[in-house]
Amino acid sequence: MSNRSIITTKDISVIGIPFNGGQPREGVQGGPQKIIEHGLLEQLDTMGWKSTYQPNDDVNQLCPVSDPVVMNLKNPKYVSAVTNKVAQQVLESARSHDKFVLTLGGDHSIALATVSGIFGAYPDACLIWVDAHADINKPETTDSGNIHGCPLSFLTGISTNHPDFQWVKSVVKPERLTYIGLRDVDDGEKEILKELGIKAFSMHHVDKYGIGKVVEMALDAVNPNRDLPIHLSFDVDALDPSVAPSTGTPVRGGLTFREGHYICERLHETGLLVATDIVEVNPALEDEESAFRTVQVACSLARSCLGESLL
Ligand SMILES: NC(=[NH2+])NCCC[C@H](N)C(=O)O
Ligand SMILES: [Mn+2]
Ligand SMILES: [Mn+2]
Repeated sequence: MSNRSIITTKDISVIGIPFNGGQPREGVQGGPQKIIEHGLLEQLDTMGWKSTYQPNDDVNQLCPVSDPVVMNLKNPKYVSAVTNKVAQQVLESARSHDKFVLTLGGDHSIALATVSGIFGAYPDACLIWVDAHADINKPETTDSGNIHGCPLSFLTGISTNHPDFQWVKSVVKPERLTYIGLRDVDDGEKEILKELGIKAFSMHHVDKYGIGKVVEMALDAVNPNRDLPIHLSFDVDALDPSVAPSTGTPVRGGLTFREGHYICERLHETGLLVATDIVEVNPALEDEESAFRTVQVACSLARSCLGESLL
């Protein structure tokens, strides 16, 4: 058990990924800008973090003129081009192990970029996926064709035959992946989780054991000696829609405000957290007050990951 942090500086690379090609709803590409306008960088500065911000405002220029469905997946060329490019950027930021990497989505297909980059820099890392959804559909199992429901099938190497995603390496071993917050998992995904033996903690487990125990069980599953780097991928739809209403695929019965923050606080406390994604904030959905609340909670989750505590 280590008691010092992997990241020993207070340097942070914040990477915006204003991207909506992994799902059909407009607006999620506006998430990063709204989070920045809300003052996230100033908040981090107040906490002593020195940040650099890469907004990636030009990713929509990678949208091809024609992007037909391939093997059930929508916009495969666009998603592939953007995530491949940003993966290099994330790897560059993470490579020296002396900076925290915070990525702001964008829809959850951007995990193809963030996980590829972070695991390129930290091959022994584990991945904690906080989400209402499992996002592990294969091209063969997806009903929607939306790639934000599929990134983990590529990243775990169970989908290898899609022509547009040959660049994605299977960097995440099933025993290094765990979930918290699941409550809307497709039948095909349930099969995949069983087959791969992935330890998943649904809202049923949160109700049964409480969030404190669930986070320890999740860490025991993927990081038993508490010595491996942690990448947290936090989809705000893991939170209850009353807490984070402005998101594209809300599902009732989610994490409370405190449960969401507790996960971030506890992972910070391990000293092992090296990267966090905050995704699926869509400020164009619901009313203005809902959008404000969702952006605000995205900022406070990020701060909790970076050491903000209640006392
Ligand atoms: N990142 C998300 N919000 N994903 C939602 C995925 C929903 C559904 N399982 C699908 O594959 O379409
Ligand atoms: Mn997701
Ligand atoms: Mn989700």
